[in-house]
Amino acid sequence: MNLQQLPSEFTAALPILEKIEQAGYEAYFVGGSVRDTLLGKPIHDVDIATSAFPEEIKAIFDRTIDTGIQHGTVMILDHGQGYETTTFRTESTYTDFRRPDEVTFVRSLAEDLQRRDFTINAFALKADGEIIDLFDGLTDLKNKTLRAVGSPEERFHEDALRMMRALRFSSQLSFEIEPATLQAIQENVALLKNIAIERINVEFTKMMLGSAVWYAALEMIRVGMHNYLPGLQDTDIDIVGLADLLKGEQISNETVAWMFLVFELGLTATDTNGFLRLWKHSNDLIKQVRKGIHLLNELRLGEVSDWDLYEVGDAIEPTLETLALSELMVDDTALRTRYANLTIKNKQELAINGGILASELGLKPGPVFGKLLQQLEMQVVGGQLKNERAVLIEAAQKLIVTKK
Ligand SMILES: Nc1ccn([C@@H]2O[C@H](COP(=O)(O)OP(=O)(O)OP(=O)(O)O)[C@@H](O)[C@H]2O)c(=O)n1
Ligand SMILES: [Mg+2]
Repeated sequence: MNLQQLPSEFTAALPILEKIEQAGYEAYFVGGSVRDTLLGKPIHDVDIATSAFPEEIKAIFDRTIDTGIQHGTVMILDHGQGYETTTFRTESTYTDFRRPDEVTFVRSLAEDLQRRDFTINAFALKADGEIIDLFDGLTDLKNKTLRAVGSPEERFHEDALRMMRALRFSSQLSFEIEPATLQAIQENVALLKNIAIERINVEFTKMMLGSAVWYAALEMIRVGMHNYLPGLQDTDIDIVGLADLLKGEQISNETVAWMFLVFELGLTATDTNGFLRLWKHSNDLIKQVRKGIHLLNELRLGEVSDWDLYEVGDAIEPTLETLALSELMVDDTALRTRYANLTIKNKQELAINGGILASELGLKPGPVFGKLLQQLEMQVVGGQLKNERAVLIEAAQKLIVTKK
């Protein structure tokens, strides 16, 4: 098969391929960008595979960076763009199921392609537009099938993360995982224990954000993969419920994905923290999800106050999106309006602060200050007090009197 027209990302990189070829080596575009082009999807990073060894690449180009030279990867700098170029390689022995003990550089494209994960990821695209398809990936693309290259068992032993990638691609592309590949996942899923949580997190999040997440989530349960993921042991029922809610839906961002998962697992705001820490999420994501879960759990029980809404703060959007996906029959649009109409959105918008309290009331700053300000904040948010300096000073005075 020949591609008539290459996307601009490829045409921009063609001079690189040509230069490598002129030096007497082979060079191809490989990986996700070729797959996505064939699917008519936008592409991100352009990966190049070559028969030239790293030192040979460095001899051809003036400006290169050793980005992963021990794995054969050199970045070629060209007109302000960087192109990762990796020497054809085979990965001989894998004692820990995650990274090869040694990589062997080879001159053969076929050897390189045959150690790649799935047939749709094992295409090579030549500078002249020819698609090299050694494993019938084009048929799999047409049939929307995800199939391991060669023996799935071997591919998963080389890198156990590929089992998670299978679910991720099936979710992103709406591809069905072919039976032998799925069975090998089921049989080898325990190997995921060897994989760093950061890598699992990346794939899991991509799976959650795919358009067929419901399908991938059900396959995850079917093969028992959840039992090897942090905090998801024995959550079959919750995940089947989550899959059901996500039919025909696509989650818009990472925060919503994790908030929705946590909500469907039925965790408290406190347990949320521990769960997301297991997955090594950022403090920022954890904070957002906790705020949202607090409100959503309140909503599960019934009405929420303006103060509850106020406390969600900048997590309001992901929280309302999560609500819309959830089983709760609460009108998220009405809540959005209520939030928009709050008198203030944060402490800084209060018409009074510690400094003003100190000078107006002659109080010394201390713990009582915080309490006093919070009382005023709650009453302003609740609508009992107007957010005006004079009103708040008077109210503060009264609060101090009644406190005595
Ligand atoms: N565990 C892995 C990771 C990657 N690859 C190979 O390396 C390519 C590039 O990897 P990566 O960028 O991680 O995945 P992509 O398929 O490019 O997907 P994405 O669009 O998400 O980058 C893959 O297509 C595949 O050929 C592999 O065989 N096994
Ligand atoms: Mg990629």
